[in-house]
Amino acid sequence: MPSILETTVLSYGANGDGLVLIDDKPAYIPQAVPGDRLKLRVGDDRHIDVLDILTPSPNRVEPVCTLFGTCGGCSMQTISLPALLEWKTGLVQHALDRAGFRNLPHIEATQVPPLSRRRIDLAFQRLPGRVVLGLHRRHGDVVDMTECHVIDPALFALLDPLRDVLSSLGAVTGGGDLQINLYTSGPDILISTDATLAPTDRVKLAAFGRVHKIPRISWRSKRRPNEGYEIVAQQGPVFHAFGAVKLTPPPGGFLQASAQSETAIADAVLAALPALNRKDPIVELFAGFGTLTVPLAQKGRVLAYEGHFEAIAALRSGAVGQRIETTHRDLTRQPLIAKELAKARVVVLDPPHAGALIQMDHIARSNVEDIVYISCNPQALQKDSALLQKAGYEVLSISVIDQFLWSTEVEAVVAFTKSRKRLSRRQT
Ligand SMILES: C[S@@+](CC[C@H](N)C(=O)[O-])C[C@H]1O[C@@H](n2cnc3c(N)ncnc32)[C@H](O)[C@@H]1O
Repeated sequence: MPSILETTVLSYGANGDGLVLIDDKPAYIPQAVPGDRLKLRVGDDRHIDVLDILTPSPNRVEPVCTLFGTCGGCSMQTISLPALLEWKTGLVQHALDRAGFRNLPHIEATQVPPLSRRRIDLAFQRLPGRVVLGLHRRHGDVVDMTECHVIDPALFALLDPLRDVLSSLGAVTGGGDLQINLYTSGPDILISTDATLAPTDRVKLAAFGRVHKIPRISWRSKRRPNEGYEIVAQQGPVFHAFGAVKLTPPPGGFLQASAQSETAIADAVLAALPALNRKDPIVELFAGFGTLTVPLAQKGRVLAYEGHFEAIAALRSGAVGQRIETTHRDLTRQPLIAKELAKARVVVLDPPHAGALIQMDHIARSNVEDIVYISCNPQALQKDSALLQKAGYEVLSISVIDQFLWSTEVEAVVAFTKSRKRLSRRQT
């Protein structure tokens, strides 16, 4: 027999659903906000329906987007942005706490504005008579992105024309993916389809690029992504500027999600460095095509390592004349060992979502005094930094950057040190 009950949402689970206790067992309710008093119907199979929000949490707000709840992009639009930032800050704090660190310093937290996202990964699907283009609904098909409060309006304006051109392509037989990076030179588009592009498809994409002033459109097989990409249409130079340094990133290159977060992350990294002479070696791991490498080179001599060949090649050719040495290296298969790390005055690492456990093990065994870790995943931060904690490092500073608004994702820049002198000046 289903039961009706009233309960209060206690907190969020890791995936942003509200946690309640039913018969002392945890259950998670999408869109519920900690502090909400809810009336629920609980089925025999423990399926839960929210019948009413009896008293909304003080942090509850109306979702800004009419696609909220359908589109898989934003799961956290029922909580105010300041409260969301506080929750994300707590995730980072909790991760470091669970890694064993005590007496954590004050956390600096910033949030990017809406409509600032300049990197999007979308999916498309051919339906009778049209193509839908957007994000997958949670565990489901593609939801047409007819509204978005996250992405840069320049990217949103391309979506309708993209639907038209995709629906005209013979290669779009079923579903596919689309990645757009808004580089300094303009939008850079990478399309993946199951079928190979026909010659007429290439003509259509070139015309699309000319009309919409897209410097480069590339294509790769969705079935064989490891075969790389081909440039289908190029109207002009492709470049991205880090200050005065201009580089030519590869299609699909890693770009920080917004210009504001790129600046906030780079500023936090620079502020976390120890005092350096311009010749001091900075070992930078997971450098991408140079978001942090270029600013770091203003402070010391950067030895940058990256596993994506084309990204590091772009950095190498764009950073000529800077104090930057580049190495293509897979840091999971061939991590830098303690002996190699000994040359570093400081190690800066910005690993992918899974973290860098293997590499971190070697860092923890090295004699490097200062480590700056850029994290996009608190769980990985916890595992990786636990190795530093065991090796005697302490947390010197923490910056949290919310660059994926209305999602559970959170970025953090954490400085670890063994230097008693630096720790004595730590802000608490
Ligand atoms: C979070 S991105 C950071 C890139 C850069 N620091 C930035 O801010 O633009 C992580 C980078 O790690 C690289 N990467 C992923 N796995 C790797 C591995 N096993 N070895 C070396 N680099 C890897 C990716 O290609 C990507 O450039």
